[in-house]
Amino acid sequence: MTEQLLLQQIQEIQPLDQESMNQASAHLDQLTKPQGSLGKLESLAIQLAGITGTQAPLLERRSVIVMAADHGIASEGVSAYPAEVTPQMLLNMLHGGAAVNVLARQASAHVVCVDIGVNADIEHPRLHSRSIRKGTANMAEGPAMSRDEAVRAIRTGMEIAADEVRRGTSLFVTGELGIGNTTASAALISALTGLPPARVVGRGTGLDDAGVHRKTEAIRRSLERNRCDATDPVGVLAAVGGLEIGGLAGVILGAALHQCPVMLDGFISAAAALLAVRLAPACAAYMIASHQSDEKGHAAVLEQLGLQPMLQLDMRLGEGTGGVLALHLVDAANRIMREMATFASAGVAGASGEVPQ
Ligand SMILES: Cc1cc2ncn([C@H]3O[C@H](COP(=O)(O)O)[C@@H](O)[C@H]3O)c2cc1C
Ligand SMILES: O=C(O)c1cccnc1
Repeated sequence: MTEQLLLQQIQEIQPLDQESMNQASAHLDQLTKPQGSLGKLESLAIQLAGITGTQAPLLERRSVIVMAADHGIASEGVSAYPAEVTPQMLLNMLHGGAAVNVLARQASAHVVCVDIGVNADIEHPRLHSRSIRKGTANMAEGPAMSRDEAVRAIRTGMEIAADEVRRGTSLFVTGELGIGNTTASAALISALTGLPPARVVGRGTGLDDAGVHRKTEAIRRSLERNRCDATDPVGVLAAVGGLEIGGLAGVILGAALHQCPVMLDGFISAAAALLAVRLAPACAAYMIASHQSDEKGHAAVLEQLGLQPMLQLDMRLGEGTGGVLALHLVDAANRIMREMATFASAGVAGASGEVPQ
């Protein structure tokens, strides 16, 4: 698929079904509670109805798509951990031992691991081997990847989403692995929004102040070296992005094309979401922000996306961990829609003082 075809395809993302949202909203107002008192659970229920065209959709198969890739910029000492951790953690995840596996089991979600650019040869029966290249180049010295590779990363995410929809997935969670990816995310966010690097750079895996300074300078050099054009999101991804960031943007676009909600995880997922929105603004309506990460800059990106996080747990891990935790809230919103009594059925007086018929 060429870049032009990809861009054409994603313009077909549909707006939400207003009629279903009106019905969901009217139903919520009939339930035995003061109007609006369930807060964000109510807006979530309305959004889910608008996305799926169904009140209280079942959303039985939920898949966390974990895109894994390495980053050339890691050689600049921008992470507290060595690059070897990416393949090591990917194997750990394939064996079910990562935090996201544990939290996904609790939320009955399915973890799909994708090697979209890890700098190692990993084989595992459950691994989706879709490697585009073995990690990006060092963006402080030149573009992270070619334009063609950036397009392929996005397309790979869209294909994975489509495959998962065929397997019955009706809700997506974004997840990732990649030492150095908070640096690539911060650079991409800075390039797309014009926010200065210092506003969006955080400690990642736990850098000290000197490390944060090094990371900020590496991003400054990368932006200077690559001279990105914010109106060309694919060009920005190629210059200062990451393969997993492109892949996740593709997952988000693919989910929206198939009218599935997509639960965003933390900082890297937000960078991918920003990229997706710049490519196809209509996909924003399909996004749910699971949590606000402790990574500095996450709040600023969520604001740019117009999203309010459901949870604030001081988490800063990625993998999809916040995303799967927030699935419990999706289930809560659906239960409210299905199981709560109405004023009429329970014989409770409404604000008017009358029990509705
Ligand atoms: C053991 C371990 C498990 C992780 N799981 C997610 N990340 C997270 O941290 C990395 C990004 O942070 P930075 O940009 O500072 O390298 C990514 O792998 C991300 O998924 C992990 C990091 C480590 C060390
Ligand atoms: O918020 C995140 O997604 C995050 C923060 C630090 C490290 N890895 C991921």
